[in-house]
Amino acid sequence: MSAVDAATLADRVQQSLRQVIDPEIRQPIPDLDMVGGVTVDPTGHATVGLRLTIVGCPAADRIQRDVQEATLSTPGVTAVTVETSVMTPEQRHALTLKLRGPRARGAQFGRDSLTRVIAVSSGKGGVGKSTLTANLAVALARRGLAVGVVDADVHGFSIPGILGIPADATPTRVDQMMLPPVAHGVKAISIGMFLSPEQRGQAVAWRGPMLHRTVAQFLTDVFFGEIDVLLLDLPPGTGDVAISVGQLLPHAEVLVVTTPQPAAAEVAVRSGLVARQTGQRVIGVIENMAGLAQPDGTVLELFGSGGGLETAARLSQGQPEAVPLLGSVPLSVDLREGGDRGVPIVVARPEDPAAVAIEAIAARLAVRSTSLAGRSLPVTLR
Ligand SMILES: Nc1ncnc2c1ncn2[C@@H]1O[C@H](COP(=O)(O)OP(=O)(O)OP(=O)(O)O)[C@@H](O)[C@H]1O
Repeated sequence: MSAVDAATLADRVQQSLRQVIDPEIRQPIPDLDMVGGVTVDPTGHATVGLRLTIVGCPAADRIQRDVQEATLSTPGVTAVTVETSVMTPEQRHALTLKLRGPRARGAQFGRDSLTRVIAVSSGKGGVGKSTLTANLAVALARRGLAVGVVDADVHGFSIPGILGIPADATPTRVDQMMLPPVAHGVKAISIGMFLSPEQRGQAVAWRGPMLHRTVAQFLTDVFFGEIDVLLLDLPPGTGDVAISVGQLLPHAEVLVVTTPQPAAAEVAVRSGLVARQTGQRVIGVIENMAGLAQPDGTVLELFGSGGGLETAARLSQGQPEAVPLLGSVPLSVDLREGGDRGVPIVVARPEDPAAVAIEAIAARLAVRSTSLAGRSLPVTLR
């Protein structure tokens, strides 16, 4: 092989390496300056320098394997050696600056961001808010959107479990930046990931300022990249986190989850009203745990009926635009089991009526997420 051929082959290997996507950052590794160099000797043996972001990178084995496969898939390459090293602090710093782009730290979801932020709230606990947030996130990701979830439910941080993220998973840290674990195509960060195993087993008693700082840190230091939608799982009720989110993300939209019990509507409405007081817009109500169809054709309405419509009607009062009931998700054993197993029902059993209802809600949300109508876009005046 001539020297020119070897150089051309090395270029081709570089091209092939574009197929290798960092599983946490979700960008091709050459764009992340993770490829140190490529040489090919006259026998077609390629040597690839791979720079991992940190020591003990959890994705190291997978990236090395992908690099080997991509290199060997290049016609003309007969063998490969991957020389793995770790970025220097300077290289890591340069990477974080590159990933953050021109945006200042702290402005990840500011007013000029095109990410749609949707906070999911409920009046009381146990209505299925986390289950719906996780399933909606996966359903939106399966529709091709880039989706992130922030589990800000300090008392019931259940999002990782529902998405099948191991209880001891922690975000990878690169410099000041944290890379959230990815499951079912969704980037997820949870308060539970910052607690010690002992703390996880206890009730978390945090004061307002601590909660505020933690949510603020999620929004600044966690690298979500250019995502289309960020879903926030709020704690039930109208407490400190809801108010913090209102302050930190005043342009967030709010979904209110309630059960079909008309009596539950009152507390559900209250959570919507608090969001509105902080300037957020209530975009819809989701009724969960609605009637379950029985084999004999009857419908078991364990929690009554009408709560979703009632909540939507009350939140619509005095508003220029009615707040719609976006959908009614029936009781479903498979929905609960999917959450317990870490395989959301929209993946595990998409034909289940609960999954169908969640898909329909995701479809309604996705249509609006691609529209910029009514959004204020960043404009620079010279
Ligand atoms: N439609 C449904 N059918 C059957 N079980 C459901 C349904 N929705 C949720 N569940 C189950 O109800 C329980 C409570 O759900 P989840 O944790 O999502 O509620 P939550 O509103 O987020 O509660 P909290 O905010 O108090 O943590 C879970 O076991 C979940 O699997």
